[in-house]
Amino acid sequence: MYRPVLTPLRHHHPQRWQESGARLLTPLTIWICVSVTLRFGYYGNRHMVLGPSSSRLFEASSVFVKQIEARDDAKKGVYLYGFSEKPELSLETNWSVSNYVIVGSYSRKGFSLWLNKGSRIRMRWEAHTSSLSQLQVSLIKGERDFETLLPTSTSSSDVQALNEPTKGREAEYTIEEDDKYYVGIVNANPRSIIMCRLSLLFPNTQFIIVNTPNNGDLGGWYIELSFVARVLTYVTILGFVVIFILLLMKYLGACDTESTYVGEPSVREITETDPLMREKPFRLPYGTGEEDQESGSSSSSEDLYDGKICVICYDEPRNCFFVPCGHCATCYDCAQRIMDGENKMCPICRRLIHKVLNLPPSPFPTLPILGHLYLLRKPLYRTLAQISARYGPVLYLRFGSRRVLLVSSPTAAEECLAKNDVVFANRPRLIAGKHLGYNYTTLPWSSYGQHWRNLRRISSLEILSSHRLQMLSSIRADEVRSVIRRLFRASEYQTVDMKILFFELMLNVMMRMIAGKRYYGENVEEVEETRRFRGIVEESLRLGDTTNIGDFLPFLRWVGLGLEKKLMALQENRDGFMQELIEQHRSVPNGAGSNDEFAEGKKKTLIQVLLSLQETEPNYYTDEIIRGLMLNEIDKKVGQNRLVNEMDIADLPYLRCIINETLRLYPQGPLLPHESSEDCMVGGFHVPRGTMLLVNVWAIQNDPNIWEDPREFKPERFEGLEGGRDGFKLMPFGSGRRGCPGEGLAMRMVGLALGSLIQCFDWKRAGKEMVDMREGTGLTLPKAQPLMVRSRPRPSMVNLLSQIM
Ligand code: HEM
Repeated sequence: MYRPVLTPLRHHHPQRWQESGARLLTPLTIWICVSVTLRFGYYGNRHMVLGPSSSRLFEASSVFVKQIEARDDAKKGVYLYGFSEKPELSLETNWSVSNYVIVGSYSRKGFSLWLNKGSRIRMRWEAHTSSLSQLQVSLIKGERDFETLLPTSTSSSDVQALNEPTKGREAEYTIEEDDKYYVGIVNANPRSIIMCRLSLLFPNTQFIIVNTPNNGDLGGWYIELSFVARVLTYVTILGFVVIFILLLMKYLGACDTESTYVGEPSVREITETDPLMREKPFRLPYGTGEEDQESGSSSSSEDLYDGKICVICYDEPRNCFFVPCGHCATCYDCAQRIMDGENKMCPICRRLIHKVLNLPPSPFPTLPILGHLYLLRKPLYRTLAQISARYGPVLYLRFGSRRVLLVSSPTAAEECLAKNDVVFANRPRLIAGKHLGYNYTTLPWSSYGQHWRNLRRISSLEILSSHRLQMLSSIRADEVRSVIRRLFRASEYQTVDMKILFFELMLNVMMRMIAGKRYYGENVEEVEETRRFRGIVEESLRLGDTTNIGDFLPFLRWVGLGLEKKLMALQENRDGFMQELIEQHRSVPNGAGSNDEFAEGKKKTLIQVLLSLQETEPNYYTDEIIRGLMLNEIDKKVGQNRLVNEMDIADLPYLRCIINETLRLYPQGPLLPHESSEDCMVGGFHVPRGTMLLVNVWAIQNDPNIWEDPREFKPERFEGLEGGRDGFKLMPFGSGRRGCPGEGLAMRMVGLALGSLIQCFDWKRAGKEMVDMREGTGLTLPKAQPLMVRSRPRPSMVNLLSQIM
């Protein structure tokens, strides 16, 4: 006969206090953090009321406090004194700091400060970069009548200048004598008024005295002290505290899943109906319904409820949402049945349902805040391909705060890029596009709309049209010949770095088309300009490979500030460089290039074309639009050399097969980034507006269900295929209205370069090992190791080659 067995659950008693401990830990953590902040750091503003002729001493630790400012809005003449050693309170100084300074042309602004011996003062000033070279900052010891200082007269006899006027952004000085000092900003700019932010930073611990003058005003002095905290210190400490607490919780077992027994009796009956094994956790196809998780209860009916099973059929997982209440309670079929019935009510809240949203499935779990970021590894397209292989070709992911639709099958890709072409014609707004894409106004970054249409029209008609490509074909032929000449110099096998070779070839072709200039290889002049151009290209490559965490977790944007600053600096540099090229063209309209092929005006560089458009429509074709178009083209070429790594000539069908097979295995854009501008349906699922679409071209082009031996290099598989597209199975240049406009140019260039090199040279591997074909990190699928090969002129071609030398 069945006899109930009373079994003590061994962990229960300790677990109770573990639970209580864990609950206490949260307020404890907050309390510790708040106390640390209050005790040691000064964060935010402090208001004080001081009477006339009174003073107050503060001690600010330089570990926590970066900068101190006093606001005296009523301009009553409050003094702020700073010291690096604790001062006698009778010590007299006057010390003032200001934030923004407006300095007119040929004029100066300054501050008088008392600085004591041994302290160090660091000055930083920020202004628009174009103004920086016009600004000089000086630290001068002694009393001064500032207005007599001329921009160049900082070393006049009655003034002891501690330094030459400093240009740049920052200067630091050690003070050797207690005295009054003058910090002066001089604007040598003839035209504009310059707005500049000057910060004075004191690296050592500071003692500050706030003093009010005795001017008989008996009213209170409302003074605001701002302590600009060292955020990094706070975050580090907070990070340590959180890690410590988590470790403590882990040690206490508070994070164990068994803790769901909270509130149950310490003993419970084990019956014959109890499962022998613990229940398998049910996998929700996407992580939603937080409101359900919060309930934390575990009664049997709520098991079902928490188990994410449809509350109507008790069979299928819940996979849709009700609008407007947002509850996720049923499977899609049951939801449809509710919608078809008379009572269109949410089974949870009984509100009227207007619509049912059936979101695509999503891997479990979706973590709060992080979403699915925890799943991502480099290279991204491979990781995403694995996720799709496991969960399906249409997936709904969360990259931090961003909704992502991941598509990895030709049919789904077709639905996005053909059927919903217009809906997905936007690009996601990533931080890189803000800085490198002129605030999302260049062709690849701009949103779909009139501006994008205009740019696309200029690209297709003025820059990349067959007519223009034909006109500039001699440039490509010329540059390929120049490469052949370089290789031809050695009669026996020489080792060649193909990555550098193709990279330089492409950049030379592009820059000759854009500005009539070349920056690599033989006969390169204008050394400084060349050095600068190469620097820009290298930095673009470096930064192009990095991901900015702020794109997905906006509250962590400050973590990526370093990268963002680099992007901004790079953009300034690129912008300045391109503007100089434009100015050169303006001053010598027909012959700005070092080559005089454009001098007669028959052929035109891209800049010439755009400048003539500017004459007709000056408001639209601003210099900024022109710079954006120029930069955009260069960017595309930079990535292209990675794909150009083998064989033959443009009009030979087998060459086409080889190029197609290379682009299939190694698409330069392995993930096509788009964004939906409206709600739409893909694969029967609802996709909300503002969702980032990633079409995993790499996954589709390497899918074993679509391609036989997908990782094998088999050009024959494309025999009989016209062009570089095979439906949505092969689309290395994307598809739809945001597809690559440079396809024609790319195919001509690759065919020509490859064909010529094969025709003229014999090639061998550099060593015995096979060529390492692994992919490096980066969104454009670069090769991890540069392609090193050995080449020598083909004996049958030597005669011909000698003629082009
Ligand atoms: C083998 C060489 C190239 C490959 C594999 C390639 C591939 C791609 C891909 C996959 C896209 C994204 C398409 C989409 O989102 O659906 C793209 C966009 C683009 N490509 Fe290319 N490209 C190449 C060469 C070029 C060249 C030579 C240029 C210009 C001179 C160029 C200019 C552009 C531009 C401007 C866009 C953005 C178009 C838009 O957003 O409207 N590409 N390319």
